[in-house]
Amino acid sequence: MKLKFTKMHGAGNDFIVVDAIHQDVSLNAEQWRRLADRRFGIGADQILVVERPVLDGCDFRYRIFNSDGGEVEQCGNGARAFARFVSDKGLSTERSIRVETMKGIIAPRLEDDGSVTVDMGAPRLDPAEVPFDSAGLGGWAEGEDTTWPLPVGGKTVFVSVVSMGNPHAVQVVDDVDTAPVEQTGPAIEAHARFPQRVNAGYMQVVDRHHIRLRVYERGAGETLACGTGACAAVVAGIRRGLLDSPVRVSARGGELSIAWNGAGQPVYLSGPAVTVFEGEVEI
Ligand SMILES: N[C@H](CCC[C@H](N)C(=O)O)C(=O)O
Repeated sequence: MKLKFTKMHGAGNDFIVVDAIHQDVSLNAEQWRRLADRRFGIGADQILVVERPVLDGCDFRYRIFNSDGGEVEQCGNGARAFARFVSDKGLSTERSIRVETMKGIIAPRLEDDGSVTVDMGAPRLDPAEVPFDSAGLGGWAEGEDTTWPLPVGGKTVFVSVVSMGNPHAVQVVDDVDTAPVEQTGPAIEAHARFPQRVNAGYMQVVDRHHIRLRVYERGAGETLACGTGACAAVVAGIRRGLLDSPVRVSARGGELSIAWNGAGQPVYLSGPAVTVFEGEVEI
């Protein structure tokens, strides 16, 4: 079976994007994983699938598969690529669209400067919604936030937990370049306190409107940027009294901008969405 795809990225977080409206895209986890494999397949952090909406009032349905083949709830950098793709392919003539995901509705908007701004919806701040098992852990109140002492590799790391539809554990580090992302990222990602695993964020506060961020992503490993990770880090930083909206997020693959005005309010994610090449593959 032939599959048409477009290779894209958002600040270096790279994607295979497929139109499942005009072609049959019924693949299993092993086939998704193989497509995302950087040697045996096309190679990508995630695969983004464009479908007709199910919910009234939505323009599209947006499905996301990590490079390990698992389907997940949300992808912020992917949402920008999704909006660029449906516009470039003529699937939509609107600048702003409403897109349903596994956990909620997001609203990307194409900007005049070529960037895309996405209303990512409101963060979920109750640990049980992340989900995170905090039973018996004893968190520390920091501003409006709580940091949780997580035993990792014989040490204790202090994480904030936030859901953007997908789960995030964010810790503050002095310098992202020397942060032990490779050493502790896998242990946090698979930590038993996160029943659905978790994206592990390492945030360096540069000033109240600027952070540097690395994320060891659930189901993909460290990526050059993580959109929902940037949202979660800024939400945690604002709640801990370390940051003020808007916040510039410097990731290894590029710059993102996050704005959030407090609990119950949507998080806005802005950044690039780039098409690299188009192709067709036999699966
Ligand atoms: N690895 C994430 C999905 C992709 C998120 C990231 N690429 C983004 O831009 O938000 C998870 O399993 O929740």
